[in-house]
Amino acid sequence: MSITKSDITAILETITAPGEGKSLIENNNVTNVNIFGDEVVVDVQISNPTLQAKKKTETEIEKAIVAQFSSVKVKVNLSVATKKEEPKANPNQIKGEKIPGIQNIIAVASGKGGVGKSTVTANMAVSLQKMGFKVGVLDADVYGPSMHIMFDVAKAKPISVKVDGRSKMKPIENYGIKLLSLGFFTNPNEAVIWRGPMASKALNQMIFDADWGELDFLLIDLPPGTGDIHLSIVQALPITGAVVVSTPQNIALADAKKGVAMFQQKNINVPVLGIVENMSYFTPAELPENKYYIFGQDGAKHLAEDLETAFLGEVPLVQSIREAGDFGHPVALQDGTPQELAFKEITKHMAGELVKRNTDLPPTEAVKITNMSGCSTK
Ligand SMILES: Nc1ncnc2c1ncn2[C@@H]1O[C@H](COP(=O)(O)OP(=O)(O)OP(=O)(O)O)[C@@H](O)[C@H]1O
Repeated sequence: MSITKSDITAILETITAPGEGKSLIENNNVTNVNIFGDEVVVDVQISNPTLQAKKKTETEIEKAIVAQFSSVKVKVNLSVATKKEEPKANPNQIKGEKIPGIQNIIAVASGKGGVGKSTVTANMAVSLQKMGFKVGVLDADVYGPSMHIMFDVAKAKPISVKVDGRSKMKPIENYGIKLLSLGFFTNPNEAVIWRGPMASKALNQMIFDADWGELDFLLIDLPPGTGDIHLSIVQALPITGAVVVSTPQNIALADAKKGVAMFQQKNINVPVLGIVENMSYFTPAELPENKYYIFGQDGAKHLAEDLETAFLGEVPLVQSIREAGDFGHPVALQDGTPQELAFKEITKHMAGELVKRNTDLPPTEAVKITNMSGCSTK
């Protein structure tokens, strides 16, 4: 039997927060709930520091969950708040400094490296551009920026322009998409180690001191993993939503879970728009009907169900996707191909999720994507 977060929340609603006279949910004691297969992890913060209160809360949570779902393992991460915590923020909140002219910032992340996060970012950007949106891409992959290669502008150097009397960095443009990448500022033959503060400073400049102009979407290609650099980016920016990319392989899915959990943490609280499964199956060009599930089948789909987030779609493992990336001409530029269609469907689905997420936002922050016909909002 599959358990959902709503099941767990309903159970936690029946448990009283120590000394508060309200339920753990009503009193905002529960900071996160995650379900990993048969393991339920509940993060809870209480204000009563006594050992007795801590033990009682832990035991009550475990007992109540196991009473309804006898086969699950329950882990309670309990902490004591030094002062009364603020109520849980609205998951649709806009954080960080608003960037004038930029309507939506989408972070593309993956737990594991090499799963195709940059490929998905580049092709999603192309699909959005083809749908008529103004799109920018920021390559924030401090470990190995590749977007400048994928957009065939590896040798370009951004110039400085004056905007309202201030010097700003002008993004490089190709295929109608504006791009800034850490790759523009490093020598391809040198290994550059972008340490946390240095990388944050460079990224801050590329975001706030750049002449992005009017954009409907700024896609940020994050580095793989869930480290400090991610925290500083996602906390400093008003990120509208995040997309997590994974292959169907267990080892990648485990890391993707961490990626989703990172965005859902209370101090980050960025809505996850959904999960994209890349390299879902291999199809040889000469046998297009044949599908070989090299990395397993439907893993990311099941993960999305478990984490109660949208499954945005799948991308097959196809030689032409790799070639197009290496060649600097993203595959979504090739009209009418199955690959173009796959990325278009994923992008439409992502935009649909974005519309849903933005429903509660104030008008100035809301997405201007009303002109997109056929966009999936189911
Ligand atoms: N669906 C696919 N079919 C074939 N090749 C793919 C596919 N997706 C990605 N690749 C190739 O796999 C390699 C890794 O992809 P990519 O650089 O997009 O991954 P990444 O997750 O961004 O990696 P990193 O961790 O280095 O940031 C690239 O050579 C890319 O062309």
